[in-house]
Amino acid sequence: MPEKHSLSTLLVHAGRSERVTQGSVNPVLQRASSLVFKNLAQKKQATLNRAKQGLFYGRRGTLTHFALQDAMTELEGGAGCYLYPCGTAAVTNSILAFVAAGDHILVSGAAYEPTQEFCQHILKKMGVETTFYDPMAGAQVATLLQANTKVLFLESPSSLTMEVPDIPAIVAAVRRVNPEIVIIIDNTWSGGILFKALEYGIDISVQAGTKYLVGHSDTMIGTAVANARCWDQLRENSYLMGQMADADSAYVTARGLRTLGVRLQQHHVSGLKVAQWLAQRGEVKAVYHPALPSCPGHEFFKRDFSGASGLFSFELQQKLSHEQLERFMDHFTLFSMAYSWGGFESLILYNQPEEIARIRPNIQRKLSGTLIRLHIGFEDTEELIADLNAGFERLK
Ligand SMILES: Cc1ncc(COP(=O)(O)O)c(CNNC(=O)CNC(=O)c2ccccc2[N+](=O)[O-])c1O
Repeated sequence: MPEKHSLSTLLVHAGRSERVTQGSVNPVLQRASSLVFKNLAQKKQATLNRAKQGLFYGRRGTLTHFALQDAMTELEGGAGCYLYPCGTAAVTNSILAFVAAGDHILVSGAAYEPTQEFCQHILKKMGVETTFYDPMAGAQVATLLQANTKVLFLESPSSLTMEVPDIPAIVAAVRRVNPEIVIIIDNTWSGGILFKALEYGIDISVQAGTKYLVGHSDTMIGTAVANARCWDQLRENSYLMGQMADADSAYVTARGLRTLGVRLQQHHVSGLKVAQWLAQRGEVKAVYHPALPSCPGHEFFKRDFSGASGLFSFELQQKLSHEQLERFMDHFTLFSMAYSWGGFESLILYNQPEEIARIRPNIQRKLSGTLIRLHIGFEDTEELIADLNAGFERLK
């Protein structure tokens, strides 16, 4: 086990062993399907070690994948890291590894919409039942446990509406009833840094590496770091599902890790500055930034997170008409309208209250105004604020 380093040192050195770098600073870029065995003895050894970073076959990974896996395992404090082609694949295959027909799972009713749809459409036809819980229910989530409940799926903060659940209370209450349950979190917003999931009794920390790990909006990848209890089952089930990432994406993601710490620090500073400006605007009903008291679960954020990233939302006083939306959304100069987040650029998306309500039938909290989601990048915050101010001017 590598010696314990501070975060900044870890992000520079993790995943850069002599084996994977071959003398360069960065890992080698080893693209492969076939990996050649010199002789029968080597083939036998590689086969024995195929699940333990032996160079066996492309789908098991190459030195490039091993470098990223080592770095993520060290960063999130697990027993191993599996790589997937995207975040959604990491979410779905992490759940699939631990369920069978007739099982039941608990999933946050405010989780990323495609995560919920996977449960409603794919798991359902496989005979796995899902109960969506209110992320702000705290320990009461345990009352939803059934004898056949195998997985608890968390996401913090919630997608779009940004609630921060009381994870220690939920984990403690659920484990008291069912100590063997597998607890998985979508930990994408924290980058695996701002919330140390496995230190809170969670078994698997999943990330859409597409976001902060890559940090440049040009690669899609998913990661899942599991503890010793769950690693073998996650790895072998994901392998049998044919899950893997390509070497180039693994290389780019390993490179992204080197600046992850400083990038998240800047996202925190810039995001909070913009959020605080929005909080004093008359057009804004509430800002849902975990570091602000106006965000549900702010007290849990302060206790459990070491900082904020750059993604947050705000609710307008009014629900904008389509014509108003076009006037507001279509003329930003610095904010781009696009899916995904976590890169160096600032992004903006909107959702109408009824759209949010439709995908969250089990959630008490309802919105009345249009919800705007921002990802704050590295542009000058005064200029970002001026861009948003111009947007509000267009609504007058
Ligand atoms: C918390 C979290 N967890 C997993 C994923 C999926 O990652 P992936 O995009 O690499 O598969 C994401 C992807 N994030 N993407 C966005 O937030 C943009 N919106 C969407 O992707 C979205 C939302 C609702 C319905 C459909 C989509 N979509 O574009 O697929 C995520 O936010």
